[in-house]
Amino acid sequence: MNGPAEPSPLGFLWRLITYSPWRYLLAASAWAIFHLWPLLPGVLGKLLFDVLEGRAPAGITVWTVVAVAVGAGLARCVAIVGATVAWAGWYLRARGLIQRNLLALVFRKPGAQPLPAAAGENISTLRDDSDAIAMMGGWGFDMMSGLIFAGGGLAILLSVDVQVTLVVMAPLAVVLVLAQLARARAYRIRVRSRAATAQVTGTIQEIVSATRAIKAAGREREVVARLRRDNEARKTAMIRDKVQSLAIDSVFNSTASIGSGLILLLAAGRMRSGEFTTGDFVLFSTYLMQVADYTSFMGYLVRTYQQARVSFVRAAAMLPGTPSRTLVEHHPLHLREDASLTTAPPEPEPLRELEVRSLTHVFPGSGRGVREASFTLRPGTVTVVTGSVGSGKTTLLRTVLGLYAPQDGEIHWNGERVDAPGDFMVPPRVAYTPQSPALLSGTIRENVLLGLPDDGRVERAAALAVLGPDLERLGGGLDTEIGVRGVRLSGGQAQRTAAARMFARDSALLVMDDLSSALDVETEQELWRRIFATSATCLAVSHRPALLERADQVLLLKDGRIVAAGPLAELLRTSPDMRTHYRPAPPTRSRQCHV
Ligand SMILES: Nc1ncnc2c1ncn2[C@@H]1O[C@H](COP(=O)(O)OP(=O)(O)OP(=O)(O)O)[C@@H](O)[C@H]1O
Repeated sequence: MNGPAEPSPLGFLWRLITYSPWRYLLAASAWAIFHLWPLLPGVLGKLLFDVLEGRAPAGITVWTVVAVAVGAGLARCVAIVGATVAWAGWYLRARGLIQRNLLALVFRKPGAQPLPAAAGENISTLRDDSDAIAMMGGWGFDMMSGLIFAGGGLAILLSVDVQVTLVVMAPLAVVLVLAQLARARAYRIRVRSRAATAQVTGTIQEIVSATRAIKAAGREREVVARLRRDNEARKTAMIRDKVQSLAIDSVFNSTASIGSGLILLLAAGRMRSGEFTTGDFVLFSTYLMQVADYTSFMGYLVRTYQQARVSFVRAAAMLPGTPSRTLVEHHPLHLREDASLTTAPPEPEPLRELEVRSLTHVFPGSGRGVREASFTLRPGTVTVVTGSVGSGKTTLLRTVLGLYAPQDGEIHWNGERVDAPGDFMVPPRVAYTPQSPALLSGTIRENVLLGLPDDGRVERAAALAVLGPDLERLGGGLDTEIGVRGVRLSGGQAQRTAAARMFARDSALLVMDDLSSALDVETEQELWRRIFATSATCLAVSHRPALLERADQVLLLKDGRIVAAGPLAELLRTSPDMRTHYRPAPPTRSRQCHV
């Protein structure tokens, strides 16, 4: 058994309805009045002609009919206002709940694990699919009202003339068969148009993130051509989707109209033979139009339901391994007040010892990663992780930080076992600078603070990260706008901005992945000198000989395993792998980095 069965889209809809049931009920009742109102004109029309022909029950006059018509019209106006307000309230909450749940799941994923789809597709799911799912709520009460309307209309028509009424049903039956036939195709076409939209969003996102690389390679033309191609594909898919929608609607409309024509012929014949009164004719001709409207409405419902199904599948695909009912789990939305922080940052805590025991993370796709890594960090020491390309250095760091879920092994912080490293190894315990730092559009100050109070820490962190001379050159100092993803910064400036972000977190342990790879020798030398002057505990990936020499402990990784651990001098004596790996710095004084 794979756990409890997943609910159908209707099951999801029920969970959404019960999220804000009173709003839904109010909207549904008000829309029901709106949809059922058309039943009245037919009855009133018949009554009016009965009054004029002297066939009406005693006490009913033209004024009675007028008064009921005006009263019902006013009630309908009130219903429309109430329905709109209640529906908007329910719909915004339903859509907000889906978006909140999707985002919560995305944030709960171990940080370094990508979502299965491209970023553009995820954005489109968050934006469009949540909308389509919430819209299905309206489908629910439209459907109900439609059925009540059809039932009510049918009962009235049957009471007037059974034979003619049966002919009314013929176009409906045809419509239902057509609706079934259209379902699978409507689904496929909607899947394609959604995928094409996601592709365009993804391409735009890639272009924005790689602007510098595109310009450097002089590939603007090719990139624009690619965007054009994606847009063309989207245009075709969207037109197909639209044409299909219109085709379904028009098939439903014309089927109903043919049926309506047949009924008119039949009713006209019976009028001549005297079986039909003028009032009956008014009643029938009014309902014919409404039944025709209702049948075309069926087409709209079929389409909306299929579109919502596609959206459910896409939203669930964003969260592999998570039950899809999590999408509609009830949580507060804080629409009117600020949401309080769910988890307060931990209290600052000095590091006495970090012990990593047999830590393993292997990527299912490649079978690569790190296996059974064990080491200990003591306060104020520098540990350098080194090894050839692809040996697992980044994976080791990220598994210690919980950005990759450990598959085996343990982490102990000051003697206490860490059960959820992703939640625990955060500032002010641990701060991290990744190999490719993620900068955001905004100023350097905003990028360093990322929500922390601006209490002078940026200036301190920027000085520690040796950003001073760059800030002068950039013109705006810490308030320089760095562009989308920091495109206006050089590689080295971006690295040091990310380092400043790490320093601003005042953390007990600093974890750095190839921090100085884009720095010139003098800047790198100064950066490390300042870091070591803080007596922070450091865990750093590096190949730089000067840093390896300075390290209290070197961990040499080979094919995902730590094959040697200890001070460099000792490893050079005892480890053939270290001797092969280590390339001392060239003796030229100007190239050497003393740290
Ligand atoms: N998401 C992933 N899925 C599958 N395999 C991966 C993934 N990420 C990394 N790997 C593989 O795991 C191995 C270790 O990767 P890792 O990035 O840790 O190496 P590294 O030593 O940091 O390399 P570099 O020196 O290039 O930064 C590599 O063989 C890499 O191809």
